[in-house]
Amino acid sequence: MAFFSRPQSTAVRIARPNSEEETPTKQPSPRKDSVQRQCRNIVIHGSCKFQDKGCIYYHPPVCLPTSPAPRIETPSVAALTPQAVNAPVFVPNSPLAISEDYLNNGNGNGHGHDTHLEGYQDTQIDSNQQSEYDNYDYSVDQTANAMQGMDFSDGAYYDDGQREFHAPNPYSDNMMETSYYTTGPVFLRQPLNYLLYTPSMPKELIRDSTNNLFVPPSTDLRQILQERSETIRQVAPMGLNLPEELQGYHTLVPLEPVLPNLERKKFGNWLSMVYRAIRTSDGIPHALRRIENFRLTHQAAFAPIEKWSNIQHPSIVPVREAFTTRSFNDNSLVVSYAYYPNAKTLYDAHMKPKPPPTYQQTVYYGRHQQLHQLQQAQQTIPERTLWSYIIQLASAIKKVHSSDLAVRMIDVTKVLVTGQNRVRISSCGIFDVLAYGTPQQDVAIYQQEDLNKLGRLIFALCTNNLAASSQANLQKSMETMKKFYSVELQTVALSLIGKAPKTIDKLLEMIRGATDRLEHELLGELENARLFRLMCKFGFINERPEFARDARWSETGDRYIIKLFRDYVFHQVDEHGNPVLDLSHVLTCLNKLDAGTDEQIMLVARDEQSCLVVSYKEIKSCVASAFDDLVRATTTGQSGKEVKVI
Ligand SMILES: Nc1ncnc2c1ncn2[C@@H]1O[C@H](COP(=O)(O)OP(=O)(O)OP(=O)(O)O)[C@@H](O)[C@H]1O
Repeated sequence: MAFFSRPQSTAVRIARPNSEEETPTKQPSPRKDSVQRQCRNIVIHGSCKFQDKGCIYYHPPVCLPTSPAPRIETPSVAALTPQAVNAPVFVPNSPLAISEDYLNNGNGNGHGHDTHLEGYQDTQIDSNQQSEYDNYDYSVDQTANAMQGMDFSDGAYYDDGQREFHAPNPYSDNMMETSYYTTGPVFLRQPLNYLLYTPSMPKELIRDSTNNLFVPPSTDLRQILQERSETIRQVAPMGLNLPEELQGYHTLVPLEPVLPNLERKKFGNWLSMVYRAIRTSDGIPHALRRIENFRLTHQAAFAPIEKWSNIQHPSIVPVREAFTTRSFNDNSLVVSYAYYPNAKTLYDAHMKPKPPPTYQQTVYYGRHQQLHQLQQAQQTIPERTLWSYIIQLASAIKKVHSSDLAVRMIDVTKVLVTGQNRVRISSCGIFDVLAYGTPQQDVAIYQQEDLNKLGRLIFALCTNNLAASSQANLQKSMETMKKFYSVELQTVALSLIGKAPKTIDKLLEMIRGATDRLEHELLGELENARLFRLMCKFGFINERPEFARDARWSETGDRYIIKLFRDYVFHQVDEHGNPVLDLSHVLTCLNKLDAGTDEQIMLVARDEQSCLVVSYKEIKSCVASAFDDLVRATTTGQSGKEVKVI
């Protein structure tokens, strides 16, 4: 309680005058109408010692505040003029700031703070005075803000929490105590001006501007977090007729447009709606999915929810609890989930049709055709992002299947994107409750369906078409996929929608197998550059015409062994004199030469009349000195520059 108690004194207290004092304040303003000059003592000191003792100047009547104590304690009050003390309470002229509803009835529809507002009405606002305040010219400020794209006539920027003198700490256990609902002055909530956070430093000077482990670069992180925080504080528009309190949740805000029933998409066979609501016990926002007109037949239907609430996985939206309620004037089932501010569904993030370009964009892109094409190409999801989604979702499915459950809800409209490429399956568990009491198939069948749905989701994302994997569209979808995506991705998607029985382990094996194969192949090619350099050296030094008459390359010279080694590596013949083309012999010899091992080999002259026994180390030094001679002979070598070939 002490946490939120209001301070005993405030700097300026602007209170509603007592009824007896109202008469003088309603008199015509002396400042405007009186020709008599005002006493300067009043202006400078706030009072005049000679007021009733012969001072000839005008002394305006002083309206004393109900509690004089703060005026004595707080020095700033002494500098205030009586006009300032009598200044009207500021009420913004914005239509949604404080609705008539609030002012007249104290009834804030859909908000959980009506008690608080009733008190507010009684103590702070004299509705008769309000017409006076309407004359405030607020449009100047509004124009300035609208120019920055921040027209805060939007009711979303007025927050009940802001009407408190002290913002409640949502994490405190005490937040439901009465101080939370006590009245306080009106505060106008300003939208955050994100322009203030525009990075001033060029990108290249920022040390880490890439996403790291799903965390956006620090330059963007601040804005993302600010936006999330602001989203959490937005309140529902008036007139939605939402319950004020719902089984321990309050301040409900719909997370999707409220449409007439006929225009709404169904969740299975039911109409559903997602709300954000604050849980009273901890003050944390939660996502509530409500299934309308659902009658629970047995309490046992909630058993799967308990199982689901034990599943912890980074790609599954945690399930908290489920309950039924009549607060919406029907029988509703509500399942509570963790809430992720500003989460989008995969459909909204990637597939939702973009609004047509504005006139300015059309003119601009008309001039910059290439840029337009680039933008179109960017609309296809990069394969890298898709793999990231597939791996996260596969790992989530693995977790669910290993708990003997099935997800049953893998769809582009039910998978949330909650950050940079972070996906989470939402709405888990709800189907298990809805299906209670109806004939159910074996869980293995639903698990197969999960994989099938994952395949359909991949097709939909790759082709930007929800029905991409239907029989009628499959051929066309495959063609589109071939254009933009690798064979591996196509194989995974096809195998998932195929009829052959599959398991999540098989899918993970496929994904992991692809990585293993890539690594293996890379390993095989890793040394290519080294051997290629060696081959180049041989190519440069062997059989050069200018060496033909050089004694060092003749049979008695020290370079002769290079010739013989070349024959040993490449010109091997079998006992019948047939050529031997053995790549592994070549690779072994070249690797040993490159390493300069002490192993000795016997090199035989072409006429088989003589032989030499030499180590790879000796051969290596011969090759190196022959190549050095060549380098020195080049113009680049002579100019002292480094030769870059090797
Ligand atoms: N746990 C959550 N945290 C934050 N936002 C959520 C959460 N669950 C759902 N939402 C949001 O609620 C909105 C409505 O969710 P819903 O699952 O109904 O999606 P939808 O796109 O409206 O699907 P449908 O078209 O099937 O109704 C979506 O914008 C989604 O981002």
